[in-house]
Amino acid sequence: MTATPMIGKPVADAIVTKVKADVVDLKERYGITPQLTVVQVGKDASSEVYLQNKVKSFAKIGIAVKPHTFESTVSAAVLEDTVSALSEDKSVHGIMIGLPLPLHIENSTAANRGKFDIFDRIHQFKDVDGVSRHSTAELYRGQLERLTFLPSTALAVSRMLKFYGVETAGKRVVVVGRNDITGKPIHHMLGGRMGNATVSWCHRFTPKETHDDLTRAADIVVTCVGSPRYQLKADVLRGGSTVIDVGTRVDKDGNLIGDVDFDGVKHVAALLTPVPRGVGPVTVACLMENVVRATRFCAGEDVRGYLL
Ligand SMILES: Nc1nc(=O)c2c([nH]1)NC[C@@H]1CN(c3ccc(C(=O)N[C@@H](CCC(=O)O)C(=O)O)cc3)C=[N+]21
Repeated sequence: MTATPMIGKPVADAIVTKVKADVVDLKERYGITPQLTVVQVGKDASSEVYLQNKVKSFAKIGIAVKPHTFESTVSAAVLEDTVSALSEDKSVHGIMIGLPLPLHIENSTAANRGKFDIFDRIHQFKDVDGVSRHSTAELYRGQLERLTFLPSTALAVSRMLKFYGVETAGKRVVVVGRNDITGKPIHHMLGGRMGNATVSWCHRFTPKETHDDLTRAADIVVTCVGSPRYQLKADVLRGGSTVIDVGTRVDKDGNLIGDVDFDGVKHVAALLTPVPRGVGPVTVACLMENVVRATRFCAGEDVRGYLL
């Protein structure tokens, strides 16, 4: 068997067409140009690729992206104050914090301020990555029709599944990884009322045998790892399954690579996303959609709820 590649472009194009019309409408109706501010701390290769792509592709459709860059030694307190100010600033519609953050901020403890304290300073109507206390609580509740923001990558995964006709209700799903913007929200989305699947959640503490048993039984596997220590191979998959590769990293030669052994898995899976050209471009389109959404909230419109 050779898997059908789940190419992101047609999915992204449909979203971008809608976003373009929205940008024109926002301009006509309120004279507003949507603006996303990206808080970037230090240098991370995959964030760098993402940021550069974003500035270019967003400008093309009339969304401004403003990077706010900090040294990797910056304190959480400084970032909290920065994000609070951006939340108050009427010219900023969306706020995104480039992840991962430096270790001293990622690993927040009871005593040390860290990433969650920063996320919580994002105004609920500007939280385009869906990471604040407000957004995460709504996702946990799982009422699609009330959501203020669904994280762009989770939204992208659901749009890909829909476009390629993959039903999730009643299916066995494995999500690998528990990152705040990928594995964690995707697992809640697919297992909750939005996906109605039975979801197993694997991560660094899952023994290899447990992971392999679960993926061998899965109808759908979503990998969100992005580490050279992890690769999903054909021998742990069920024939005819759907494989979504979210984990993107840049290897030492500067190539963008995913979590999945594409050339092996394509002989086993029925549907498979490539990297690049799979979920990545759809994530970018979904972020644009979320920035437009944030701009509508700022203009006083109540646009809660998502159409998947
Ligand atoms: N707060 C936050 N939110 C993010 O969503 C986020 C982040 N931080 N940090 C970094 C990662 C990385 N990421 C990518 C998304 C799309 C492509 C993408 O569009 N890739 C293209 C190829 C790009 C190229 O080849 O240059 C593709 O897959 O076809 C890449 C990387 C989002 N991230």
